[in-house]
Amino acid sequence: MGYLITYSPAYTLVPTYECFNRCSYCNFRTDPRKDTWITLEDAKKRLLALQRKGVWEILILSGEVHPNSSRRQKWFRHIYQLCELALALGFLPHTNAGPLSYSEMAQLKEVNVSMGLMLEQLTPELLKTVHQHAPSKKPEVRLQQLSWAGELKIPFTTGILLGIGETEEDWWDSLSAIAQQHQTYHHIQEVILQPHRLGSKQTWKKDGFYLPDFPKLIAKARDILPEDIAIQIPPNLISDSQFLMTCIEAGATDLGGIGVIDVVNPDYPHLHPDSLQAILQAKGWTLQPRLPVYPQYYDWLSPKLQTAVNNVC
Ligand SMILES: O=c1nc2n(C[C@H](O)[C@H](O)[C@H](O)CO)c3cc(O)ccc3cc-2c(=O)[nH]1
Ligand SMILES: C[C@H]1O[C@@H](n2cnc3c(N)ncnc32)[C@H](O)[C@@H]1O
Ligand code: MET
Ligand code: SF4
Repeated sequence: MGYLITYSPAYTLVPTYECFNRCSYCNFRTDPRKDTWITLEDAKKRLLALQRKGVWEILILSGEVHPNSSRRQKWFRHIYQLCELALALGFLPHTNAGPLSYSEMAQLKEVNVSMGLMLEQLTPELLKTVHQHAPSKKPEVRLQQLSWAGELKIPFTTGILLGIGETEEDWWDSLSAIAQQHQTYHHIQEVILQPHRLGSKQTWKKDGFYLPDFPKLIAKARDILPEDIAIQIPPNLISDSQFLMTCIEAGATDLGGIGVIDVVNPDYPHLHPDSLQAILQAKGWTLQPRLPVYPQYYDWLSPKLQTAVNNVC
């Protein structure tokens, strides 16, 4: 198993950039009603252009409409339809649209091979700072999402955001909380360790995560998290290839979704997988594409989704 590192050839579809939260590190959001939602026709055009290009995962990543808004149902339906469209065109959807109601989550399970939501950090202290205007980021809301995903048997991706004002102790608490969820439901397929890097659109102007701490954090995450959980790091946020190797040697096993642009951090484009492969191969590692659902979870999927998985590989 050593010397293998995986990634998911992915394309990100954004239903809407509008979001009622205002996380101060966000480079993605626009104000509510200030964004025109992507149409199904436009999404179809984009997806048709991606067919037979080696892309398997469609990441549906969205800004959020408030749960009590009269527009919530329309927003949710739109996301559901985008997933259906991606499936119909032969792709495998993975949705991260922020916290969902139990019923919304259960419905999206029908049209997603896996889903995701970052825990961010477990400490409520961040509600006084970067998450002051982001009710979706309440730690108890996020933990409950992890439990619901487990109850519903949804293969799940979560993770922590680093360098947003948390302490070192907070990292271990957050990772332990994720480990505990997995011990109860066995549904966490991967944990993203996401360093915050400064982007050009965010309101918060502090420096991002102190990257020299990353290998130590990865090694300890490997210790805290059960072995069957993959550890994902984003290669575009780690500029130097030597340092990327150090992070991989510290225990990272996956490089996440790789597409042309990273819609969350458009200031940090991805290298082409061929270039990444060349860098890794020179150090004796092999970069291997994977699906957005890990093999140990195939039997959690409905027959329809299992067929979709069988048809791509
Ligand atoms: O599947 C996910 N991909 C996440 N990605 C990956 C990303 O959106 C795309 O998969 C790739 O960049 C390919 O376009 C992030 C990228 C960032 O720069 C910052 C944060 C994230 C967070 C997530 C995430 O929560 N879930
Ligand atoms: C989808 C996920 O993207 C992450 N996210 C949002 N903004 C940024 C940023 N500037 N840098 C890194 N990650 C970010 C959050 O962790 C969110 O949950
Ligand atoms: C750029 S964030 C997209 C997903 C969602 N709004 C969240 O923060 O969890
Ligand atoms: S990070 Fe997600 S929840 Fe926060 S403002 Fe951006 S889109 Fe909204």
